[in-house]
Amino acid sequence: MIVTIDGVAASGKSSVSSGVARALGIPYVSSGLLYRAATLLGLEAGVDLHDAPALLALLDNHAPRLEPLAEGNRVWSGTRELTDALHSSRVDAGVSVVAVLPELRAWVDAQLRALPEPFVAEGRDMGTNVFPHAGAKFYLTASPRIRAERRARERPEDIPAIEAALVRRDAKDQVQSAPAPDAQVIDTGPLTLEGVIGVILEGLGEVGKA
Ligand SMILES: Nc1ncnc2c1ncn2[C@@H]1O[C@H](COP(=O)(O)OP(=O)(O)OP(=O)(O)O)[C@@H](O)[C@H]1O
Ligand SMILES: Nc1ccn([C@@H]2O[C@H](COP(=O)(O)O)[C@@H](O)[C@H]2O)c(=O)n1
Repeated sequence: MIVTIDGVAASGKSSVSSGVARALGIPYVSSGLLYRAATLLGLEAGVDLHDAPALLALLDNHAPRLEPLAEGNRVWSGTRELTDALHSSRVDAGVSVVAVLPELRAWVDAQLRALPEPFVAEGRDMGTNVFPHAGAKFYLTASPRIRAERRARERPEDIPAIEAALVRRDAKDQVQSAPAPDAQVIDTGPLTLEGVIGVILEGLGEVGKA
């Protein structure tokens, strides 16, 4: 069984997926972390982020590996842990450039499709492109201001700057970010984290009964 949780930037995908995965006793996988790892390696190597062959060569050399722990995914390159470096504003600003490259999307998709079921998959196109046959699909939204207020608790920038960066990233990610027609769309704005997890677990109960 695969459950997909897609949504816009900072809509709560990772936190919600972790909670749902823990409740179900299965792993979750964050596809965004793989795009972020490719971006970080490109930035560190001084590679042009539009240059797909150069990025793929870096991925070949550094072989970033996703560790899909339910309490929080981690990413490794050999013995070096990349996880903490993947959520900087520099990576946020560059990742959408990398994510539009078809070669990079194919690389991420291949990593994800090689994983053994069951799992919760979160990202932008999990329910549409990568796992269209998933057993249950969800899509998270919230207003840019609410998302920025939440993110401001984790970042040094102020709320208007965070909001502007989120809106820019949403626009750049728009092509791959449409909800699947069969996804349940959840506005997380009025809900707590536990509330969103509860709505999804309830939705999964309904899927089980169908
Ligand atoms: N319903 C909610 N109520 C309050 N805070 C929330 C809720 N959902 C998520 N958060 C908080 O919002 C922040 C962003 O959540 P999270 O990192 O899970 O989003 P994301 O969609 O995975 O982000 P990104 O797209 O940047 O990877 C976190 O601090 C998280 O704890
Ligand atoms: N399925 C996906 C997942 C992510 N992306 C791109 O990666 C960026 C970071 O993802 P987060 O989930 O950590 O926000 C995101 O902004 C997209 O550019 C994607 O294209 N498809």
